[in-house]
Amino acid sequence: MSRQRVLVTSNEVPQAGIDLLKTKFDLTILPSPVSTREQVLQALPGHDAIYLASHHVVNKELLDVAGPRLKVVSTASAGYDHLDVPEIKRRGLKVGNTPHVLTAAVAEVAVMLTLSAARRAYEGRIKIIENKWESRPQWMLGRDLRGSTVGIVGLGNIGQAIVKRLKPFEVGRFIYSGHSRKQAGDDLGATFVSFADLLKESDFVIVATPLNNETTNMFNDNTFAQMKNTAILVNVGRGPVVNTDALVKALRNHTIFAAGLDVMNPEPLPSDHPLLSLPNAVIIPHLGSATVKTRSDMATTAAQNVINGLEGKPLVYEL
Ligand SMILES: O=CC(=O)O
Repeated sequence: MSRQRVLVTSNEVPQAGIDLLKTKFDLTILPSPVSTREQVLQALPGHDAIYLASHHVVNKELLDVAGPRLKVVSTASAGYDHLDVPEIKRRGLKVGNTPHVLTAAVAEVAVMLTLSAARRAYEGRIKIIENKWESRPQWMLGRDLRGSTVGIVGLGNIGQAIVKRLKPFEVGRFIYSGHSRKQAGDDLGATFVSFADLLKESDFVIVATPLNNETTNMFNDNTFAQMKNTAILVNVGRGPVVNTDALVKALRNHTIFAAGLDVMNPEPLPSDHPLLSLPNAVIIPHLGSATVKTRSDMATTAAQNVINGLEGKPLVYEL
């Protein structure tokens, strides 16, 4: 019997993942680091599984093009807002992602952005470059984590990992919002509050929620107006949770103090975007999981999802 065929959408998938897949299947590896949708659609027919190395949208169109042979969709990411999961499952396909293996890396980035935004790291660098270094006592003062109230929007795995990492900074109080109070929150000493109370009470608001209908544009003119004008917003979830125009306004008008962003809308952010002109916005280009080990772990997990799916076993992380 001929071997099953797996389409891999990038030629930069870490070797550990490729090696795993190669032992079992014939691979078609698209010849660019980030393939276009056209390349994917053209190559897909005749494959039993697709390994998504970046956020290709999997919808009816793609599934129709794939045809009946496709059995597994495996995304090398924790987020799956690019997948039409109900449609994939309706067609009887297995679909999996790679949570947990990137939790620590993303939480580390959240800590970095929290501190960088609070202590004006980007603005400080601009001052040096512009030859505006002053040494007066009231110059470039930031905000303390110590004694502060940190609000986590979405206390999932990543939100919990952020709380654990921020604790040694002697944070005064952790609060979180979401659907319901969680045992993990109790275990961490974090208090469940309404979203409105979180906005009102937090010195730091850290977004670690997935993107869905409920969370799209959750931060807008109205929500920024409810935050403290000393507050710092950090987003490591998904860009569209925050309305970008509203954020630009809030930062420019000092409705809030600063922001630290790993994700934003749009991505990639154009180099002339107004967000980049704001000294109180610390921005990195969606690097949450971008460490050598984490990307390798994501690749082996996504590969194992493919293997399990094609061998009729439960996926490691099944959606
Ligand atoms: O954003 C990164 C991921 O969802 O893995």
